[in-house]
Amino acid sequence: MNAKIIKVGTRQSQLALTQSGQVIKQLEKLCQQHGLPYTFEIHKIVTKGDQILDVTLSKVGGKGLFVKEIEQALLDGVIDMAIHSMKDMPYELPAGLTIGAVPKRLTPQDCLVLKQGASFEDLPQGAKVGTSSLRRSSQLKHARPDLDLQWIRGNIDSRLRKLETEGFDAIVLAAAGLTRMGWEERISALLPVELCVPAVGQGALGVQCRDNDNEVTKLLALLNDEESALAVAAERSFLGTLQGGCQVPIGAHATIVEQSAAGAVLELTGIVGSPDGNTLLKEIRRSTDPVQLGRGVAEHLLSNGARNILEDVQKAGL
Ligand SMILES: NCc1[nH]cc(CCC(=O)O)c1CC(=O)O
Repeated sequence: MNAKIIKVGTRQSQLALTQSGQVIKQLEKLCQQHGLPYTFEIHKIVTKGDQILDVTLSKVGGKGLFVKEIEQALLDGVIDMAIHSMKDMPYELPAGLTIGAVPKRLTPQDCLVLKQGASFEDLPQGAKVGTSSLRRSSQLKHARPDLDLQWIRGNIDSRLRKLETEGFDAIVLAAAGLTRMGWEERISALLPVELCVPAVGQGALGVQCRDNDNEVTKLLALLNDEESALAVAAERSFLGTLQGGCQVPIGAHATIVEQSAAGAVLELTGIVGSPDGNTLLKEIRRSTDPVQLGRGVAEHLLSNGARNILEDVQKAGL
């Protein structure tokens, strides 16, 4: 049988190429197990987000900075499948595209890479901590007002280098990125979710395809991890209801806490913070319906202060 080539789109960062290679390995194994005649070919695609790494991305605005060009290539038939970091994906997908698989998720938590010590508590008074997200900085500032939070950008290895060269006491990164790169030993401490709620979809990948592509859809169904997909669905429903941009600290974390007669019971923690870190709204709820759960947590926060935060940010034109 002739092998059919499936063209796989990805960003060209080291992390993107590494994680795409890992997904393709899993797909190749599944093809072998199920006697499917596919081979995979990587197509690197430069996104707008890759071209403006040197500035504060949230100031550039626009959702989907790291995915738009890749989605267009899917729609144009230049590629057949796209591998994204789930947390880079906006809630709304273009018509004609779907997320065919959420592979088994790694830890969603953020972590500290410390210059010295082994926990958040080891950070000295007034420590200089580098983060690349308002979500991280406002939560850490909330827990430890003494900390000197500084903006740090770039890909993972350049951020790790800046820990040494720019006098940081610590930097905050997604643990999953370090793990995928094989740099797990750099993780000094995982930040507990009670201290820092991760970004929606953090630690998960999303494999996207055309919704009318039956072959790829069927293949991706084999890769999908049901529990990861449920948790991500709840977090993304939260995001979709809030409709906040990246100028507002938003975080969500869902896990399956038990199996019931009605199916898996999810627990979702959602937060919305003010950009200055003074206000941090949090709600935790459980349900078997991920979409309703996400919406319910978001609506609760919206009517208890989050709407004001979102409106203030919009008015300020941040
Ligand atoms: N914002 C960049 C980004 N996009 C995905 C990851 C890796 C973690 C993941 O896949 O969720 C990272 C790095 C980071 O935030 O430290």
